[in-house]
Amino acid sequence: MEFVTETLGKRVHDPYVEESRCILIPGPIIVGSGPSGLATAACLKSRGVSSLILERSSCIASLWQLKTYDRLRLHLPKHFCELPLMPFPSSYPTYPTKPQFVQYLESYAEHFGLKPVFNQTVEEAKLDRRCGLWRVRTVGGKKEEETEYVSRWLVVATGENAEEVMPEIDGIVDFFGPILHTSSYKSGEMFREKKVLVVGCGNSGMEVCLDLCNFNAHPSLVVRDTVHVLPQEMLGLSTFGISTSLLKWFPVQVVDRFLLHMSRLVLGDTDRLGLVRPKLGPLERKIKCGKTPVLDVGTLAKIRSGDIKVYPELKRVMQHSAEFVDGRVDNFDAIILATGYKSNVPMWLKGMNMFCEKDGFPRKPFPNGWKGESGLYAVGFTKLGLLGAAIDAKKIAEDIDVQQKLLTLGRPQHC
Ligand SMILES: Cc1cc2nc3c(=O)[nH]c(=O)nc-3n(C[C@H](O)[C@H](O)[C@H](O)COP(=O)(O)OP(=O)(O)OC[C@H]3O[C@@H](n4cnc5c(N)ncnc54)[C@H](O)[C@@H]3O)c2cc1C
Ligand SMILES: NC(=O)C1=CN([C@@H]2O[C@H](COP(=O)(O)OP(=O)(O)OC[C@H]3O[C@@H](n4cnc5c(N)ncnc54)[C@H](OP(=O)(O)O)[C@@H]3O)[C@@H](O)[C@H]2O)C=CC1
Ligand SMILES: O=C(O)C(=O)Cc1c[nH]c2ccccc12
Repeated sequence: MEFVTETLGKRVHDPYVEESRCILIPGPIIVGSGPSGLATAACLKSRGVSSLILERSSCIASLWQLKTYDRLRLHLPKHFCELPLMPFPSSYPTYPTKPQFVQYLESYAEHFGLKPVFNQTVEEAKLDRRCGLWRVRTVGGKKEEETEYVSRWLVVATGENAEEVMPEIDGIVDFFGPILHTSSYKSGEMFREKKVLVVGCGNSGMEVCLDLCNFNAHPSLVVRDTVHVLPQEMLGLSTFGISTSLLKWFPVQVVDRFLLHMSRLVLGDTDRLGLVRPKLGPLERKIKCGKTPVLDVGTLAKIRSGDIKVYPELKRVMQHSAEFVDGRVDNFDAIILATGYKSNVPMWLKGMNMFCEKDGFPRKPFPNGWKGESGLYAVGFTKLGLLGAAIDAKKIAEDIDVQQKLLTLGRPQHC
C-alpha cells in the first residue's frame, strides 16, 4: 500500500498539516504483523487484494524476534507450521531454529511484497455504524502522533500472546534479586551458579529450566496444578504428527489413551516427579480447555536427575527466599515468571460482541471464530498455533475477496 507511506512521508515534512490525520484505506486493515497478519495479507495479495498492516513494534514477528529465548525452535515439525502459499526451504531441519523461522517470515513478507506500517499501536478500533466503516486510531511514529485509518474491513491479528501475564504473588515486591518474565529471558548466561525460581510449567517454564541447567544454574520449578508432559517424538515420529493422523480414524479419548501409554513407556511415571497428570487426556484437554501439553525436549531427564527441583504452588516470596504451600522454604537469587500471555483485544476493540471481554478470544470456538459482523475478522486465535493461523488466513482472504468483487460489480460502470 505505497500511497499510505507516501501520504505519511509528506506530512512529516509539512509544518502546516494538522496533528491528527485520517486516511481512507481501500482494502482491509490488518492489526499485527506476526505470522497471522502476514499470512492473511499474503492470501489477500494472491487474490489481488491489497491490505494495510499496522504493527506496534518496529519489525515483523515481534514476538519471535524480540520476546523469545535464544535456544527456541519450533516444537512441531515444520510442515505443521508453514504459512499458506510458501513452504519452508527443504534445507531447513524438521524443527527450525528461531533465526531460521524469522528468516522464513522475512522472505515470506518480501515474496508477497508486504510492507507493514511499523510503530503504529492501535489504541482504539470501532465501527462507524452510520457508514459501515471501521475507524482505527493509532498512536506512534517519531512524534507519537495520532492517525485514524478507515476501512470497510478489520482483521484482528494481534495474537494469543500479546501481553505478558504477571501474577500477583504475596511479598514479591520485597524480593532482592532480578524478577523477569520469560518474554525477557534470552539465556541462562547471567544466571550461572545462581539459584533460580521458575514460576509456571508450560512449554516456556519447562524449557527455560533446561536452558538454565545448560548454563550451570540451579533451577527450581513451581508446578501449581496438573500438567501433561508428552515426548516430542515417539517411535521416531513426532507426537503431534501421530496425534493428527490417529484423530482422523479414532475418537480423541482413544488417541489420548495411546499417547499416555506411549508417554509412560518413553518418559516413565511423571506423577512421581511432581508433575501429576490431569484427569482429561492431553488432546481432549487441549480441545476443551485450550491447555497445550508440554512437549518434552530434555527437561524431564533433568528433573529425574535432581538438577531441577519441583515445588508446589508458591505461598509467598521474601527478600531472598520463597515459601511454598507445603511449608518448605528455599533461598533464591532470581525469579523467572513463566506464567504465560494474554490477548489484548478488549483493550482496543470497542463495541463488538465477537470477542469475549474476559479472555480476549473470539466467543465462537475453532473452526468458527474467524468471522464476525460488519467486516470484522480474527486470525490466530484458535489455540492451534501456526497451523490454526494458516487455516483462518485462507478463509478470511476468500471471504473478503468475494465481498470486494461483489462491491465492484455493484458500482456503476463507466464506458
Ligand atoms: C515462546 C513461544 C514459542 C512458540 N512456538 C510455537 C511453535 O513452535 N509452533 C506453533 O504453532 N506456535 C508456537 N507458538 C505460538 C505463537 O502464538 C505462534 O507461533 C505465532 O507467533 C502466532 O502468530 P500471531 O501473528 O497470531 O501472533 P504474534 O506472533 O504474537 O503477532 C502479533 C503481532 O501483533 C502486534 N500487536 C499486538 N497488539 C497490537 C496493537 N494494539 N497494535 C498494533 N500491533 C499490535 C504484536 O506486536 C505482534 O507483532 C509459540 C509461542 C511462544 C510464546
Ligand atoms: N516452540 C516451543 O518450543 C514453545 C512453544 N511455546 C508456546 O507458547 C505459548 C505460551 O507458553 P507459556 O509461556 O509456557 O505459557 P502457558 O500459558 O502455556 O503456561 C503458563 C504456565 O504458568 C502457570 N501459572 C500462571 N500463573 C501462575 C502462578 N501465579 N503461579 C504458578 N503458576 C502459574 C500456568 O499454570 P496453570 O496451568 O495452572 O494455569 C501454566 O503452567 C504456548 O502456546 C506454548 O505452547 C512456549 C515455549 C516453547
Ligand atoms: O505451540 C503451541 O502453543 C501450539 O498451540 C501448537 C501446539 C503445540 N503442541 C500442541 C498440541 C496440541 C495442539 C497444538 C499444539
